[in-house]
Amino acid sequence: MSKMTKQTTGEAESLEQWAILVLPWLPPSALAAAASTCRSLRCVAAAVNSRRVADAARGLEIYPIPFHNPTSDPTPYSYFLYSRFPFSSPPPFFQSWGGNLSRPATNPFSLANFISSVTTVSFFSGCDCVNCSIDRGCPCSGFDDGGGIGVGSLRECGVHCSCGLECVNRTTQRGIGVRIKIVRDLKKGWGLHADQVLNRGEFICEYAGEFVTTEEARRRLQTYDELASTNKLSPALLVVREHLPSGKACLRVNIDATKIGNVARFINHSCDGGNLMVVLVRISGSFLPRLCFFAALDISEGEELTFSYGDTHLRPNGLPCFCGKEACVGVLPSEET
Ligand SMILES: C[S@@+](CC[C@H](N)C(=O)[O-])C[C@H]1O[C@@H](n2cnc3c(N)ncnc32)[C@H](O)[C@@H]1O
Repeated sequence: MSKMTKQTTGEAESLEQWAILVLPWLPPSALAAAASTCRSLRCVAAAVNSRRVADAARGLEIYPIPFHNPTSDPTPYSYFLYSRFPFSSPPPFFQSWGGNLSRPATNPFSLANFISSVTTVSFFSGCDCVNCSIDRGCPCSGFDDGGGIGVGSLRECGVHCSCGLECVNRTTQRGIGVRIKIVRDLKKGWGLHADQVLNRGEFICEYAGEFVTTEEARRRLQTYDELASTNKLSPALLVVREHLPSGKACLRVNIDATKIGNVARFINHSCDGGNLMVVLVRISGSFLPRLCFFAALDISEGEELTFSYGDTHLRPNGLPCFCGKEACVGVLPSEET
């Protein structure tokens, strides 16, 4: 081998080693730009992309959550950072994804961090039962299905309780324990689907994202509405209201998964209420409730998972709804900002 060829091979190898470390940190547009520069980067970028397609959850959930695109439309999904749990403070802005790493042991936006943040009510003392359940009188447990009209509510054990993560009263705290996938539809974009049979009442996933104040939610919704109408963004800011029994007041929870969240951000709307039940979960000792999805019906493998985004406020610039249900009103519900 000539001196010149040896030098070129060495340079290509170091470029590849550098690319293996750096490319997994790039968002899709920057990754595509890097891939277009030379053959070495194109090969590394292709490997990063195939790992991304194989698992939207970046190795942070129990099972991989793959993307499937049976359509001819190559539009990618809106880029976002992955967090298994909701958070209330500004998070880091970068996350490696699609690298050659083994499954990460910890989530940068972890539940432990979340619970020990300002949202924890420190004077609360948890339960000290051995087998926690409503039947055995655990003070932390309780379920109300919301009467089939509003959101349901569930109480679970928390950080100050003597039980561990394996406790039966912590169903929503162990991450996504069922197989799901993200499938492209020509009209609705990406949507979340069951990848196994799901039984009525089974926990599917939480809606993870950033807790924002109502004022901030209104500000963001206005911007998102403008961008969504030009197809530049797929907004995922969910507003849920829990009405008090008097009906006079309500608790409003705003979670924004547009830039950081989990796969719940892919759940599409259905005018008939869909097959998911929204439940506000209160963990003992935590101030803010968490928003979780349970199967409202028995769901077959491959079926799309949907819920109702809320009451429809008919607006001249409302986005068209393609839920395809008999009850479809033709327009997606939109939050009054
Ligand atoms: C939370 S995102 C859901 C995931 C989204 N489909 C995607 O590709 O990222 C909400 C957006 O999905 C689309 N969407 C959800 N449900 C829909 C429906 N029933 N009909 C049409 N578009 C829908 C709208 O563009 C909406 O702004």
